[in-house]
Amino acid sequence: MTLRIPPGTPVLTAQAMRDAEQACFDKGVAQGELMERAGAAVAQAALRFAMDRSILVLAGPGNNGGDAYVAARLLAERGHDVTVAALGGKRDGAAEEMRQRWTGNTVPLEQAEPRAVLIDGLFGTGMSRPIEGAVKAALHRLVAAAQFSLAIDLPSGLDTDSGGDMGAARVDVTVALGSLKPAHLLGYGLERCGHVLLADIGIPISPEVVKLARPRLTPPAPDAHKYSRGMVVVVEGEMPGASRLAARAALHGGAGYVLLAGTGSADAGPDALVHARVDDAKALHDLLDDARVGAVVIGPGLGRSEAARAKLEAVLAAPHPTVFDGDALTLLGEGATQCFAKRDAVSILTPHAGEFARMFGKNGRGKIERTRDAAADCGAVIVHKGPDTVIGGLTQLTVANAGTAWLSTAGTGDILAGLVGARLAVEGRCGVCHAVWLHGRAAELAGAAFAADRLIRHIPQAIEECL
Ligand SMILES: NC(=O)C1=CN([C@@H]2O[C@H](COP(=O)(O)OP(=O)(O)OC[C@H]3O[C@@H](n4cnc5c(N)ncnc54)[C@H](OP(=O)(O)O)[C@@H]3O)[C@@H](O)[C@H]2O)[C@@H](O)CC1
Ligand SMILES: Nc1ncnc2c1ncn2[C@@H]1O[C@H](COP(=O)(O)OP(=O)(O)O)[C@@H](O)[C@H]1O
Ligand SMILES: [K+]
Repeated sequence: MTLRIPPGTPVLTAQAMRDAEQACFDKGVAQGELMERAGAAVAQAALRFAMDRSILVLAGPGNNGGDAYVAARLLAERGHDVTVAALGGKRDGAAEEMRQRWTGNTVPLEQAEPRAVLIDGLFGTGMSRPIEGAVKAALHRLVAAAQFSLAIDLPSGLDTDSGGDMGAARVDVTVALGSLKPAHLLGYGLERCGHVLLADIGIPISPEVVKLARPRLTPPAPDAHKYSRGMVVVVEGEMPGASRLAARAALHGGAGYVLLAGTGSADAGPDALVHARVDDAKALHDLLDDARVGAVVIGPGLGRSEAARAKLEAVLAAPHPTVFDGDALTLLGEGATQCFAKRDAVSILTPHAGEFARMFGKNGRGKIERTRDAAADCGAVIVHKGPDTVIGGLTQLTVANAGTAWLSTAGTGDILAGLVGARLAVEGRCGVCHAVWLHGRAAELAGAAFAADRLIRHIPQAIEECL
């Protein structure tokens, strides 16, 4: 049965998927049986969209192609006009069995004529190199000419573990088999997969990575007071607007008391915000000598001067859970790993792609692996932001798609930092994922073309949806 993606859905790399499949075989399930289930799920999804239109099924040389032959057979049995466009000749194992069981019309891929409905079963998790030449040209020609296109497991030409583009065409619907893969949530996959459906084909899954789910939050206890609700200190910087955004987000994110440590001037920002005058690192150190502090936020608008660096040093030395964002991360640069590894208190890092690269370098591996490894090296939680935010350093790696690209406007990261601070003070480390969900949901509620300031107003409603 194909499903919309439920909360907390596992995300498996190509190798983890193969391991899960192997565990299934070890229990006596035949490969052909899994392929029948996969093909049936694809055929069922295609039936919903195909109506009485003619169907072209692209069948590749591996098991993705095997699934394609099953789907073709089942759709033809339902009376549809189906043609298979095949790549390659004789196959191995169950895929060859399924090819032989297909008795309908078959043409070589490169000679195929477009049909109204296209099912792409060329390559799935076995993509080992970019698609090129005549195969790529045929895939793009046939997908572009179809009125509706559906990919089996993944659009052919997407790198399973990174979502990197290896020649993929964008399809309307992708039926993920057994589990989501990183490419359904990351990089180019966000656009190329179209609408993703999940087909449960009976493979038991124990996930290392999950898709972010809506959290369940609890309202304040009956005997709560402002300090027990969570006290957040936001360090004001040389660009005070950014730290004010963070502080206001913390106030609207459920913290009981938010203190902006900087000029002490209350000219701007809500009256509920407490302003403390902190002229230098020594004053900040003294202010942080307070056991009531539940979380500190430093980085939004901090600046990169020596004074900013001194404040950062004071915060690093303090025993409080801390969110490090923006300039705080840039100031640390390549020294970040060493610095966080020796810090005892909880550290949450919220880099965007540029800040992440400045701290941990760039290499060819996928976002999930890079985030996981950096978090492990730092002993920190890392929220690696973007349309495909990856959160590492908690029990499970989590991937979050915000659902709206309107978040790509200045200041939304400052708001996330404040919100993470609030949830950290209220709930501890698990609050990090909750903050990311609330941020994305608030953005959906804010609609089109919002300025970051307006996003903050929607945080309480997002929280209310989780109570
Ligand atoms: N795991 C599960 O639980 C289940 C998995 N199932 C299905 O199996 C799929 C994975 O199947 P798979 O491993 O056979 O790989 P697949 O994607 O068909 O491609 C491999 C073939 O393509 C070739 N090839 C690769 N790149 C190429 C290129 N650029 N250009 C040209 N050729 C290229 C490659 O050749 P080679 O690299 O060996 O030279 C090989 O022949 C998975 O996505 C799902 O649909 C379900 O049936 C049941 C449950
Ligand atoms: N295209 C996008 N789709 C969804 N979310 C996005 C997109 N671009 C950015 N975001 C999110 O918006 C926020 C931007 O943060 P950041 O780059 O630090 O901005 P700033 O420093 O201006 O506040 C992050 O939470 C990021 O995940
Ligand atoms: K495919």
